[in-house]
Amino acid sequence: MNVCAAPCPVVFDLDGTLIDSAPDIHASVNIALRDHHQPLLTLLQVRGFIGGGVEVLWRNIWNALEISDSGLQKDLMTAFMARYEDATRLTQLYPGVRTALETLADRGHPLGICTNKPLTPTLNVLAHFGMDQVFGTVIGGDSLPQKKPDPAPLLRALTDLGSHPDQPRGIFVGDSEFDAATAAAVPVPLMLFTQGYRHTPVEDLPHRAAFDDFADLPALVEMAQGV
Ligand SMILES: O=C(O)COP(=O)(O)O
Ligand SMILES: [Mg+2]
Repeated sequence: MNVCAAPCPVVFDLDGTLIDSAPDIHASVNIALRDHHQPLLTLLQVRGFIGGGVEVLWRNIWNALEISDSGLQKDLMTAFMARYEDATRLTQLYPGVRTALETLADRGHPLGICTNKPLTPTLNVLAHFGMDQVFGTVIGGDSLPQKKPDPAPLLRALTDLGSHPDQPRGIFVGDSEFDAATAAAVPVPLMLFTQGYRHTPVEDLPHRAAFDDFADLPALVEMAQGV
């Protein structure tokens, strides 16, 4: 699979990979729950529900709190989205992200985002960090009918960055089970960031390389593309 002659596209997951957004997602969830007189959740609980997008997040919350009233479910999600769309105050870039992206861009790698986070909060958080010009393509969880782990969003990101649709070339950088399954389905190599929201031990997820410090990523990318 996948050796690029030119600097190959590098596509990034967002939540738990470039940004630690769990505190903002947690706060947005709890504001919605509190406003609807429901029990609140811990950061650790909410963190464990992130990765599959907003619908998966809320399905997990409804299960955890045994909420089966569909009217209440809808109201909770609407209240959540109202705060989540612009929720950046508690979110941080992981250390070394900015420098790693600059290094990869300077080396000529086209860069993209493939996230299950909806597009509006994705674009807002990228703008918040002054990173709206860094990525050649941004695919959100609602950009296509399919979400990760379906390969379609990552394939779209790669082709937007110049990869041929019949012969996907590039590298995916992500933190979760969803990302590992997506990379394997395309297939492209996965660089697994180990400080995100994964549940599964690193050794049980298919990946080309794992890293816990973004300072190591540029060298791993060069190794993976055989340069
Ligand atoms: O918002 C989510 O649930 C997941 O987002 P991610 O795909 O960027 O990890
Ligand atoms: Mg993620």
